[in-house]
Amino acid sequence: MSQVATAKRPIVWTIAGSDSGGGAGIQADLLTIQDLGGHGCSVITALTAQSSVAVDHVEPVSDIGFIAQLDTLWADLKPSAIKIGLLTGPAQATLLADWFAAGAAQGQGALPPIVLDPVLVASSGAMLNTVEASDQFDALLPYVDLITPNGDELAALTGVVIDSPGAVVQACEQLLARGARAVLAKGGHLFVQGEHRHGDKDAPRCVDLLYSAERKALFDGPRIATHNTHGSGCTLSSALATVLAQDYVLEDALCVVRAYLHNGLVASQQYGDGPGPLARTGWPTQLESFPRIPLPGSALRRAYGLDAPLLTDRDAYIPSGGTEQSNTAIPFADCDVAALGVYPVVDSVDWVEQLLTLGVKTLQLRIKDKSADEVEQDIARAIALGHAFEARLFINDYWQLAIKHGAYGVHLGQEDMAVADLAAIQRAGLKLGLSTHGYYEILRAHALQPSYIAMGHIFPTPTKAMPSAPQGLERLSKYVALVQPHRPAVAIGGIDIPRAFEVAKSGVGSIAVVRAVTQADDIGAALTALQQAFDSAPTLPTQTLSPECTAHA
Ligand SMILES: Cc1ncc(COP(=O)(O)OP(=O)(O)O)c(N)n1
Ligand SMILES: Cc1nc(C(=O)O)sc1CCOP(=O)(O)O
Ligand SMILES: [Mg+2]
Repeated sequence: MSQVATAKRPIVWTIAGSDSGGGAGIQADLLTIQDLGGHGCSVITALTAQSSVAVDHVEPVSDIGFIAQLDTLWADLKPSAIKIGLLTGPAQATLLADWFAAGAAQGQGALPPIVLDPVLVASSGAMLNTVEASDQFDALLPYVDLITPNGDELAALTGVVIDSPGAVVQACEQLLARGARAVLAKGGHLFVQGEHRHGDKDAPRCVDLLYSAERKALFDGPRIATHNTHGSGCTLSSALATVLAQDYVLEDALCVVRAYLHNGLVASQQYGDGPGPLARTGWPTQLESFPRIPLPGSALRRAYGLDAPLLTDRDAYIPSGGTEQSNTAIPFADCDVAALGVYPVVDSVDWVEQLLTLGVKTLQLRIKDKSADEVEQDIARAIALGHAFEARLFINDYWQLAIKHGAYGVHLGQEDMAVADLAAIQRAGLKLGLSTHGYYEILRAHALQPSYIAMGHIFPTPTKAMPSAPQGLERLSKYVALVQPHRPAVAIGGIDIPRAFEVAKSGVGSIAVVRAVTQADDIGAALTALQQAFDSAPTLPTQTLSPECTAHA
């Protein structure tokens, strides 16, 4: 029998307590790790006699047994990420911190990403960790990449009364000052009657705050009306470790994890008399499950003091509320086709003219680092040519000139999004394409309802210095499935003729290319070969577009 080789799962450790009820702790972690593509290993800190209604006994493992598990695993099954859950008190936390320190001192190599869920209370309400020392995890903080307290844990760890977004930020600041690298302040239990009932008819929201010196992000979604929350903190932290083990950046991993929790809560079932566990629903694929990312300047970010008030025209445009994936932004004009096809990106009006003459129907003028005065004539001429050939010509960066000269569309990057007058582009009826480089940016772009979303860079490219890592084909397929039911998607970065077929197999409706066209010996033949890659690739169901796109196809 022939066997198809599958990619090896990354090893993920969970250092946590056993929950005999199966909904939380080690049991929930191993199910989650497996469900999201990891291979789980366990270091048990305590056994608990626990059901959905009670914790009747907590028995820490011996120090020797604890360290033996760590040593044995390290010798053979080195982790790509670690989740730390229930520790029975400061002694165990210090033991673990000392083990990390000894490994570092012996030059055993860099630790992988480590997520600490500071477990204090079970969802039944029973105390799991009865030690009241607010600094009991502090010895671990230098080794931990992210600590994930819920509101009660944040209060217990900091002494701050968590009664407002400002208090959440104050508590996070305190943890950073004590050595935490980053905090995810989970909003699952917070402000049920308060600030987070915004927009959509008072539906309660769940807003998580990611807070570190470099990172300040909010993840906003509906609060799922269920009592089946047993093990939600364990599930979140082990899911996060598993996604981080697959090399996703933290913001992207948190988007996936929030969607995973959303789906797990929605599909959860009750088994005993108390709260049931989350369902295991696999890698999330539907945009509706994912969190909404409040944009810079939005009311929610301002409530957390993350952005100063914006008092510009643009401010009125920023979506601030709404249901999980809708918002108050006015959609940008639809592209007149559902799939933009082969999409060359070039840097001169001569190139634009040559490609139009060869029959190209979607293209971009991307001139870098020149003043508006220097480029205006060329941009005006390119736009006029685009109209004459009835083509979709997008202007990169120079959105004021694109409006002034009536371009088909504008393409903007993530940084441009924060400063461009999006309302003016929308009012002028120009299409808007946005660059993204992972889940977080995709969700942020989606909130603006652009005409298309570009996803890059798929492969390494020398054309542009990229701060992010290449996404690869597997992620591209995931992003296409997420985006393309809602609006056209474009893949960009390192795509050449040999790779175009594999890229097209992801179902993406368009590939944007620079070198594949500009460095081709025979430009017409290159365009034909790229088009043929599309025509011959099997079409995946993800190419189905929503009615608002297909109406114009
Ligand atoms: C189709 C397409 N996708 C991505 C980009 C990159 O745009 P941006 O992030 O604004 O970077 P620069 O191109 O300005 O360097 C693009 N131009 N086109
Ligand atoms: C302009 C650009 N933007 C990218 C992104 O990922 O946002 S990648 C890229 C360069 C693409 O050039 P080539 O086809 O020569 O690799
Ligand atoms: Mg740009």
